[in-house]
Amino acid sequence: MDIKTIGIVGAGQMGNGIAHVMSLAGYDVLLNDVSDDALAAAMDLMSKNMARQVSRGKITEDDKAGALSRITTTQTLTELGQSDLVIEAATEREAVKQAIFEDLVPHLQAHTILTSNTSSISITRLASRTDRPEKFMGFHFMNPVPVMQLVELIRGIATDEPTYNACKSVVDKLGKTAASAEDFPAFIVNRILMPMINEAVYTLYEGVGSVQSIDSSMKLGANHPMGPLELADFIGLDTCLAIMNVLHDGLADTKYRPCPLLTKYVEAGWLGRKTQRGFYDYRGEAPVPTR
Ligand SMILES: CC(=O)CC(=O)SCCNC(=O)CCNC(=O)[C@H](O)C(C)(C)COP(=O)(O)OP(=O)(O)OC[C@H]1O[C@@H](n2cnc3c(N)ncnc32)[C@H](O)[C@@H]1OP(=O)(O)O
Ligand SMILES: NC(=O)C1=CN([C@@H]2O[C@H](COP(=O)(O)OP(=O)(O)OC[C@H]3O[C@@H](n4cnc5c(N)ncnc54)[C@H](OP(=O)(O)O)[C@@H]3O)[C@@H](O)[C@H]2O)C=CC1
Repeated sequence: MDIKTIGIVGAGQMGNGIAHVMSLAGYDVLLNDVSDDALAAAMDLMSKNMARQVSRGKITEDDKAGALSRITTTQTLTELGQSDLVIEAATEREAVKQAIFEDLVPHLQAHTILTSNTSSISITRLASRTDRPEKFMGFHFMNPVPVMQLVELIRGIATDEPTYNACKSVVDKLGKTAASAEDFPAFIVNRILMPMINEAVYTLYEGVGSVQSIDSSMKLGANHPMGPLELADFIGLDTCLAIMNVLHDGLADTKYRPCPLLTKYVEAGWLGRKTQRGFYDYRGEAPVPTR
């Protein structure tokens, strides 16, 4: 199937990264969000991130101008009905995602493939509420999208081969690498990564180490590019908690229980970088640990 236009729902950190790489690869992009501010901020951030790529010789000024001109923003979800492929990248809450698909489905073309960038939620369950479970799958990018090489592709129980192959060819065109994961809670990357992050929060909660000593230990002792608490702030603590809850509920094993301290940070609205405060406070010149 020839995919030309890609609709993206949600212009947060993932939606903006996905729009960035898709437009640079030559796709026309329709970017939707409920908030006009989020759409404006996403365009601004893409322009800045592409300018940095120009300054480092990764892309040309023409590539940047062409890519930005291929992106149309809209607050009207139904305009995404013209897309050949839709990637939903809204907040990690099942009710939010279900409502988006419910509103969008009546406006789609018969051939449109629907996907979700969900970090953890059942693809089969999301697909079952649409009119096209065979044309539905998980299309899971990693953060930051322009930098990370992997895309997890997750088939729901009903996903057909043409749908999988069409999504795989988009990943190939982006120059990224696809990994196929079965549809079980949090798939591969987050099944492994998120319990590690949650354990780092328990390590903090139990006083085994401070924010700084935990992050330094994993950076210098295990060669991770970011410490687990710094990475949690980067992902978003609301997203981390949502993934742990999906693992806990879906696998019914106490080893996945979210750390109460992670819950408390989310209750405080301290969601990490996106709200300027999480395990670190980002409001000053340099990040300052909050514990
Ligand atoms: C939660 C989920 O569902 C799944 C997930 O995504 S889990 C999260 C997965 N991601 C990770 O684990 C990220 C771990 N961190 C890293 O790999 C690195 O710290 C990092 C790549 C983010 C930054 O690396 P760094 O060496 O410290 O920074 P820096 O040298 O400034 O940047 C490296 C490159 O990334 C780019 N970059 C950094 N942050 C970026 C961002 N937010 N957006 C776009 N580009 C970015 C830089 O421009 C630079 O690009 P070039 O190589 O083209 O010059
Ligand atoms: N953060 C990460 O590292 C990764 C996240 N993901 C997944 O990607 C998805 C998005 O995450 P992320 O970008 O981090 O989250 P963000 O919070 O940065 O962005 C989510 C965006 O979706 C918007 N939104 C909420 N409801 C709707 C709606 N009904 N219609 C359109 N837009 C809506 C939000 O608007 P508002 O703020 O106004 O509510 C916000 O702008 C989640 O499913 C997450 O699990 C996947 C890989 C990595």
